[in-house]
Amino acid sequence: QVYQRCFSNGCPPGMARKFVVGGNWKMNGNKKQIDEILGFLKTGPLNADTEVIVGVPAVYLDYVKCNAPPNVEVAAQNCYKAEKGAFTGEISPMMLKDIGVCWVILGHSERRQIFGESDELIAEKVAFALENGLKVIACIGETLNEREAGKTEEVVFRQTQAIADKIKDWTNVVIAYEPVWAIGTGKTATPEQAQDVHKALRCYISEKISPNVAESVRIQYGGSVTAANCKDLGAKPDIDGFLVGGASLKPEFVQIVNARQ
Ligand SMILES: O=C(CO)COP(=O)(O)O
Repeated sequence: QVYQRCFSNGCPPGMARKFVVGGNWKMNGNKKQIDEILGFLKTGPLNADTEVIVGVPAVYLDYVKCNAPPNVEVAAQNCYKAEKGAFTGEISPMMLKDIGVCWVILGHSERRQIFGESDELIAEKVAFALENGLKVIACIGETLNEREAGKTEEVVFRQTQAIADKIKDWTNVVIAYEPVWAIGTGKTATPEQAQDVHKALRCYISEKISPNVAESVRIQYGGSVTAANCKDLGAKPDIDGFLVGGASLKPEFVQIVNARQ
């Protein structure tokens, strides 16, 4: 609760942070479907004040990088914390840079829950990706049990602190707050619920990392974002964009990109 109050002497100017919308395709798409997605991204029009990033399955990264319009950036959905070597199935930040991919999504709840990635491994991957010149969308978020137990802030602060322990410069980090209970369920957090967590997180960052980072770091909301709910969510001062799953595969993604218009 204390974190809800700590900006009472002046909230950070949220509107100064560039809105950033990511589409996380997860393990979806084939060349035909990707051509359709690239088609609606090209047609847009996409708000020039919004940064747009698509998170693409590894096998299609090069194809999307070569065929996406110039106003759409490309992200991998994961990468490992080593340059090269005996890590079957993994890809490195260097490989991503080699094909011109500048972003990576790390710590998604599906990586945490299905593939058992720990706070520490995720933090190490974030640090290694940043050290090697990638920009990172770092995902955090509580499960339904954790929310119902009143542990939302404890969990997202712990996940953020794990990263803070390993990195110094937050310039190239976007945080994605994705409550696990809202992912793929159609149950969006209300704009107020999301805003409360974003604000609490920004206050935590201000206290534990620095006021400058708190003011400048962009915090996306993710979890059942659609064309229908994006405007209300995007109107909140501490919501600086979205990380979109299912709806990023559909033409309505353009409306979500344009939520602040
Ligand atoms: O996990 C998500 C984005 O990373 C959210 O997925 P949905 O938008 O399908 O709920």
